[in-house]
Amino acid sequence: MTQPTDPVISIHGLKKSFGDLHVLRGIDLDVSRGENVVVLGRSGTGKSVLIKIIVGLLKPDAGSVIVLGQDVEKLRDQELDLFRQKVGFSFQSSALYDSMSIRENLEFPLIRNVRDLTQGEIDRAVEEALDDVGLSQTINQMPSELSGGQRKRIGIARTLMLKPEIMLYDEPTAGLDPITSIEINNLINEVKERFKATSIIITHDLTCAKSTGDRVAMLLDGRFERVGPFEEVFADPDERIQQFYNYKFVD
Ligand SMILES: Nc1ncnc2c1ncn2[C@@H]1O[C@H](COP(=O)(O)OP(=O)(O)OP(=O)(O)O)[C@@H](O)[C@H]1O
Repeated sequence: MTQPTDPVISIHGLKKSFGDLHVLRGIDLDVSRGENVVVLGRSGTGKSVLIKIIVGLLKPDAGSVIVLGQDVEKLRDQELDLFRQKVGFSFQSSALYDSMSIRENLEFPLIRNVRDLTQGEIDRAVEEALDDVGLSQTINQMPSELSGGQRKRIGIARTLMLKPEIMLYDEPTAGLDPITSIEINNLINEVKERFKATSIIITHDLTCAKSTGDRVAMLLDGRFERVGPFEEVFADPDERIQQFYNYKFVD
């Protein structure tokens, strides 16, 4: 297999267990600059654990995780803070602050992380971010007044406020109807084009995987058993992969 050029995320021999539960058993993955890689896997296979290790929220038991040229495990305090500004994490729950307006939610990462900005600069950044996700009209609303899809978009806009080099999306379409899901998939692709961001997208939504992934990485039994373009991975006759692809409705 050809190696991706200029990897911004480079993971090798990564292992993580919780007691007797061996979740990640030897993960290898290189993600190139500007690439969207989708991590697919059934519930409980360790997708969120992997993302948490990439941002330094969990420590691996073995292996190396090099992100933007830095060994994540060795980052401390201020280095870790700076690193996390470059790596945006879009949570499954959107993670908006319910007591803050949309404007305040978007201002928050800037006020917390960037010094010496004028109110005018902050206002412009908020307006631009809302425009990016097509929700300018919600600026003075509260999160509870928005739909699930709108909250997801605002969550993504908030992550984009710090112009991260890497975006990590945890189940971006979970709980959304198919049409709203397509809008979120389009937004993920726009973020790639406009911000030249490198992204990892965790999902079990095959439509999301197909439309946003330059490559998909199939997590099976703690390893990436197949990594490649969507069609290539799902052309594999392996029963576990076909089972994932051909899941049936149960009535
Ligand atoms: N801090 C922790 N302590 C103990 N076990 C954990 C911890 N974090 C995760 N696990 C376990 O690791 C396994 C993988 O969890 P993870 O959340 O990564 O799954 P997932 O693939 O993201 O699932 P889903 O698609 O349902 O979100 C689960 O069995 C979970 O219970």
